[in-house]
Amino acid sequence: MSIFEGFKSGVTRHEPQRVAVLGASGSIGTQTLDVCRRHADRLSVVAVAVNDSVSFAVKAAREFGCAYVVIANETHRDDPALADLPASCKVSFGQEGLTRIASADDVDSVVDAVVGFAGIYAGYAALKAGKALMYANKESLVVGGDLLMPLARPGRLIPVDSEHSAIYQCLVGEHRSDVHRIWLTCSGGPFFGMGREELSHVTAAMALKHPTWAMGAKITIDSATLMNKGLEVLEAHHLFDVPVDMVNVLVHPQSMVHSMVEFEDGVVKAQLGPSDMRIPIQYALSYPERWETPAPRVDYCEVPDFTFGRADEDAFGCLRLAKEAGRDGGTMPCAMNAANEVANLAFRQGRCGFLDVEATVAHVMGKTDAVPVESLPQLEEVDARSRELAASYLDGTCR
Ligand SMILES: NC(=O)C1=CN([C@@H]2O[C@H](COP(=O)(O)OP(=O)(O)OC[C@H]3O[C@@H](n4cnc5c(N)ncnc54)[C@H](OP(=O)(O)O)[C@@H]3O)[C@@H](O)[C@H]2O)C=CC1
Ligand SMILES: CC(=O)[C@@H](O)[C@H](O)COP(=O)(O)O
Ligand SMILES: [Mn+2]
Repeated sequence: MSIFEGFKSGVTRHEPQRVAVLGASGSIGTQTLDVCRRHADRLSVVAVAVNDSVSFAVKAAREFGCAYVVIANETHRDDPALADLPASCKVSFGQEGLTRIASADDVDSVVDAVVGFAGIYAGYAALKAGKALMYANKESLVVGGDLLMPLARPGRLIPVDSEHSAIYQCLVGEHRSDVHRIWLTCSGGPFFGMGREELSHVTAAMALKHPTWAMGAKITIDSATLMNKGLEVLEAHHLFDVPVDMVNVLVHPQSMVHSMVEFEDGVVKAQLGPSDMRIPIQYALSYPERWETPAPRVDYCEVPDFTFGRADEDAFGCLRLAKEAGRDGGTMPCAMNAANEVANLAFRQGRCGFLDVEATVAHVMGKTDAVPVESLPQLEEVDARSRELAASYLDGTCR
C-alpha cells in the first residue's frame, strides 16, 4: 500500500481512542503519555509496555486505569512491584505479550515507541490486525519495510519520527507522481564540522549531548554518528515509496525545519516548529484532525537565522553505509541495523571508540549477502547472525 492512498480515504477513529503505548517508559513513550493526559477526553491509555521498568509500568497502569501491562523482559515475571496492579489489569510478558496487546480487540491505536529491532513485533502485529499504528520505531521499518508496508492500510500508519511526520504533512493531498525529491533535515549532531582525527577522540559523554533534541541514549548516539540520518533515509524510502536516492540529507543545525518535499513544478513545502516531539506524536494520534498544541508557540520574528548545508559522508561514514545498505536492499539493512545496535551499545559502554561504530557496520555488511526479505523469522536469523559478527569483530579490535 502506498501511504498516498491514505490521504484519499481519510480515517474514522473510535472516540475516545483506546491507545496502547509500547516503550511507555522511554523518551517517546513518556511524551506520548503526556499528550494522552492533555487529551484525556479523546485518548484513553488502555495498555502500556516496557522492557525492564516494571515500577514505571505499574504506576502508569494505575494512573490511566489500563487493562493491560506488558513486561517484555521475562526475567521480571516475579517482580514484587507487579502486586500493586489492580486485579482488573492483565499482565503478560515477552514478545508474545507485545504481539497480543498490539492486536487486542479493545485497542484501537498502537504507539510503537520500543527502541531497536525488538519494535518489529508490535509493528507487525498491529499492521496485521489493522490497527492505527503511530510508528516511532524506525529500526523495524528499516529492517522490515518490505514486510511491513504491504500490510499498511490507507491512513492507518502515521509516522512519529519528526522528519517523517513533516514529510507526511507536506504530502497530504499530493500525488506520488508529483514528488521530485525529499529534503530530510539533519541537525548534524554534536560533532558537526569535525574531521576523522577529531572524531577518533570523542567520548560517549560528549556524544550524548545532542545540540537540539532530548532523546533516548541509543538514538542520541545514532544522531552523533549520523546513522540516525541513514536509518531515516531508509525509513522515508519505505514509508513514502521513493528510491533511496530521492531522499536528500540537508544539514540544518537549528532543527526547526523538520523536512521538506520538492515537487515537479519546483514548489517546496516544508513543515516548521519547535524541536518538541510531542507535536509529531500528537499529530499521529489526532490525524486527520489538529488539536491544541502541547508545546509553547514560536515567535518566528525572534528566530535566529536558519542555515542549510551538506552532510559530510566521508567523516560520518555511517550515513554512506546506511544508504549503501538501502540500495542493496533485501536483508542488507537488517544486517546493517544489527551491527549498528551492537556497536552503538559498545560505544555507550566505553568498550569501543566512536569510529569503531562505522567500522563494525562496514565489517558486517562486507560479510553479508543480501537476499529478498521473506518473513519475520528470516529477519530474526539475519539479525542474530549479524549481532554475533559485530560482537566478535569488536572483541577482536577493541581490547
Ligand atoms: N526519542 C526521540 O525523540 C525519538 C525517538 N525515535 C525512535 O523512537 C524509538 C524509541 O526511542 P526513545 O524513546 O528515544 O528510546 P528510549 O531508550 O528512551 O526508550 C525505549 C523504550 O523501549 C523499551 N524497550 C527497550 N527494549 C525493549 C524490548 N526489547 N522490548 C520492548 N520494549 C523495549 C524501554 O523500556 P525500559 O525502560 O523498560 O528499558 C523504553 O520504554 C526508537 O526507535 C527511536 O529511534 C524517533 C524519533 C525521535
Ligand atoms: C527528533 C527526531 O526526530 C530525531 O530523529 C532527530 O531527528 C535527531 O536529530 P538528528 O537530525 O541530529 O539526527
Ligand atoms: Mn528523526
